[in-house]
Amino acid sequence: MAAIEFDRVSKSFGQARVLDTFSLSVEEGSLTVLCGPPKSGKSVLFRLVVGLETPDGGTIRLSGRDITHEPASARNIGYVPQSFALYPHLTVFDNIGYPMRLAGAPREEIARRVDRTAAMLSIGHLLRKTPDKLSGGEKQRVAVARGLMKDASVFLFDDPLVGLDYKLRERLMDELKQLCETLKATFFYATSDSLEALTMAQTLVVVDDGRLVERAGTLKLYAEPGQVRSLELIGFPKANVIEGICRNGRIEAAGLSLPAPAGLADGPVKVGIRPEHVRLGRREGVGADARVAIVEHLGSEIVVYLDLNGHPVTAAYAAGHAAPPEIDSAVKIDIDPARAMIFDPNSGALIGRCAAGGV
Ligand SMILES: Nc1ncnc2c1ncn2[C@@H]1O[C@H](COP(=O)(O)OP(=O)(O)OP(=O)(O)O)[C@@H](O)[C@H]1O
Repeated sequence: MAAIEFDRVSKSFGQARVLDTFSLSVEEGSLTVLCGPPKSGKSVLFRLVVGLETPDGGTIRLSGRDITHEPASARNIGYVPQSFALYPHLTVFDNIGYPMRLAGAPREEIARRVDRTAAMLSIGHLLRKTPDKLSGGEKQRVAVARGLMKDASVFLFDDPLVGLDYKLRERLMDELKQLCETLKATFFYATSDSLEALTMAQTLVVVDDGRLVERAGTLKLYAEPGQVRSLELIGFPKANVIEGICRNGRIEAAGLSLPAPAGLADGPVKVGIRPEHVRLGRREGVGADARVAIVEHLGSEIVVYLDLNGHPVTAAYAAGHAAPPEIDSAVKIDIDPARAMIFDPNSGALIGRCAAGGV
């Protein structure tokens, strides 16, 4: 059974429609990550689940129970909001234990749970401190711990690691993944950072402008997105999407010429290529002419931003394999047709790959 179900949920604020007939099932016991650009409706979706907002239409179910109009207090969901506030006058212990104290739990029970949760998040040594003595990362852990204090089977995390440096985020991501397994709970996690989404998720849900774009297993969604918008939103550096045209079995796009997927009718298409699949000047005379605009050295990876006949194209490859090209130099780029994905320009749906037979 689905832990959380959105069935054609809509929500507007004044004239602005923030969620539009949004339907999604979040599997019980899964770590599902909702990823979308800022203002795509992620926080509103979470606020609807915990009961801080009411939808204008549609139904929300928790383990099959219709909770659409149930009061927030009856829902029993663990929640770490995006902008959390710790009580400055309370110790870390009292901040974490606050939801249980509010629910009238006995002191010993609170102490047992706070100690256990603090140990899980490696903040046991901070329990007597007040928030003003904590670093940003420590405060975030305390907020996560407080969200975990509910005796719930569903936990929502709204961008809980935003603003932290990458090392700390990596560590907390690992800890949260482990916690999801330990607690055997459903974790529904929102982020606008696609690397964080790829690192965390078992199931990835892409949302854009209040609409569900795609829901799929993480590896599948990266390797074979069903929608061009998923390709654009998931992955770093950002994937290349070039307008092209199919004519007589070939696709021409910004000077590239690729064999069309079998049976594709003539007409406009979108060509999607991940940066790691753009080959840079490997074979003499093969490929399209491009000019190097920017070269970024990211340690283990080199990212080259190119101008391909007026179209921006990004290439990424492992450092150490070849000397990076000079800025403003002319290079040849070519694409393995089996790596190029062809999308319908109107629906955005994947049509197939450029090798014979399609996907
Ligand atoms: N209470 C409200 N009143 C009016 N507009 C709102 C309200 N809450 C959210 N919105 C609007 O709804 C849209 C979606 O906001 P939401 O906070 O859900 O986005 P988000 O995807 O969580 O973004 P971010 O990644 O920046 O947190 C935004 O345009 C926001 O301004």
